[in-house]
Parts: sequence; C-alpha cells; structure tokens
Amino acid sequence: MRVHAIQHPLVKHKLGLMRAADISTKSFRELAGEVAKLLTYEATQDLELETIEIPGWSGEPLEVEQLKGKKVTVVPILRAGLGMLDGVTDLIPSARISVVGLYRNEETLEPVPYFEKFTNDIAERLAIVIDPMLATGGSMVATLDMLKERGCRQIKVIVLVAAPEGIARVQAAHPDVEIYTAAIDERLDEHGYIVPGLGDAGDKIFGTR
Ligand SMILES: O=P(O)(O)OC[C@H]1O[C@H](OP(=O)(O)OP(=O)(O)O)[C@H](O)[C@@H]1O
Ligand SMILES: O=c1cc[nH]c(=O)[nH]1
Ligand SMILES: [Mg+2]
Repeated sequence: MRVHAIQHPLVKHKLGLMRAADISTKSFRELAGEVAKLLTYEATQDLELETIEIPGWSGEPLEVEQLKGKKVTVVPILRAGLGMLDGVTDLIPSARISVVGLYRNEETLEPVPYFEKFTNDIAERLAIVIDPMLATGGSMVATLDMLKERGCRQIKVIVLVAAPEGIARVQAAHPDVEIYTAAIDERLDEHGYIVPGLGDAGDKIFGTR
C-alpha cells in the first residue's frame, strides 16, 4: 500500500478544525504543525532498529533498541511546507533540512522552481518531503524528480490533504514513493484547488490571504 490515509481520531479532529472558514492564522499554523507531527509518527513506523548494549541504571549491562544507520533529510516545499517543518523535526530532531522552492503558476497550474538547497549527502538519506497540499501533483512530482536526479533512493511524502488527481500523478511518475496524508478529498475545482480542502494553505500559514 503506497498511499496511507491516516485514520487516527486526533488527525481527523485536528484536520476538521483546519477546514473552518474563519480559522485564524495562529490556529491554522498550530494545527498544521500538530497534524504534521502525528503524520510523522505514522510515516516513521518502519524505520529500522538495532540492539545495542549500554550500562543500565542498576550497574548491569542492558540491551536497548536505537534507530539504525539511515539518516533523514526533511524536504519542505516552500512556502507552505515550512508550516509543517517544526512538527516533523520535533520527532526527528537530528534531521537535515533540504529546501525546494516552487510556486504554482495560477493559470497553467504548472510548478515554477525558484530555489533549491540540498544537504550534501542527500543520496544516503531517507528524504521526507512535506507540503500541506497535494493538488494536481505538479509541485510534488517536480520535487521528487529533483531528489532522484540527486541520487535519492528512499523517499516518503507527507501532506495534510491530497486530491485523487495528485495521488494518481505522483503514483504514475514515482510508484516507489509512499504518501502519508491526513485526508484524501473529493476532487479539484476549476482553479486547481482541492475540494473541500483547506483553501490556500500557504496564505493561511503566512497570514497573506
Ligand atoms: O499539487 P499542485 O497543483 O502543484 O499544488 C500544490 C502546491 O500549491 C501550493 O503552493 P503554492 O504554489 O500556493 O505556493 P506557496 O506555498 O508559496 O503558497 C501547495 O503548498 C503546493 O506546493
Ligand atoms: O487546494 C489547494 C491547492 C493548491 N494550493 C493550496 O494551497 N490549496
Ligand atoms: Mg499558496
């Protein structure tokens, strides 16, 4: 299963709050971080563990489990992906951050790249791409193309809301990439916005609406 629509009650409750028409910038931003954190918990369930021996509190040696080897880079897609970043790094504090700047041309709906800065050893890392909205999928596919061009082999995507059209586009272009989302909504409207969706997530997070 490559698409994980998370069914946790806290995720559903918090996403429901985010859909309110009159939500404040403060609340939207806080909830985006909280849902991102919960989705990160789900998306990291298969991280590999190894057993190591440490001196335990009683003086006896003790076997404990710790995360094995694989390092992580989190990849926020500017701007809106930044609204999820703190939630993700709360759980993976040693992750490196690789940034992709893309905006969606409002007429063509095609992504326009304007910035990129990747961690040097990106090919060795699990990349977790974060963006609140997977709409047509153009921005996400462009980001995944960039990551793979730089040698990234293991990639996961975390979004707050996904449209069926965006999921299909990502799956067609990058069938190996797993998607974690708080909801799969109905469709896109004539302007490429997700329905019912969240509206313009970047504007709501940055207070620019
Ligand atoms: O799946 P797509 O059709 O490509 O649309 C989704 C993209 O659109 C939004 O960004 P936007 O272009 O509004 O930029 P912003 O984050 O700077 O507001 C959103 O955050 C995604 O990056
Ligand atoms: O519904 C959408 C689609 C693209 N970008 C957004 O912020 N929201
Ligand atoms: Mg926007």
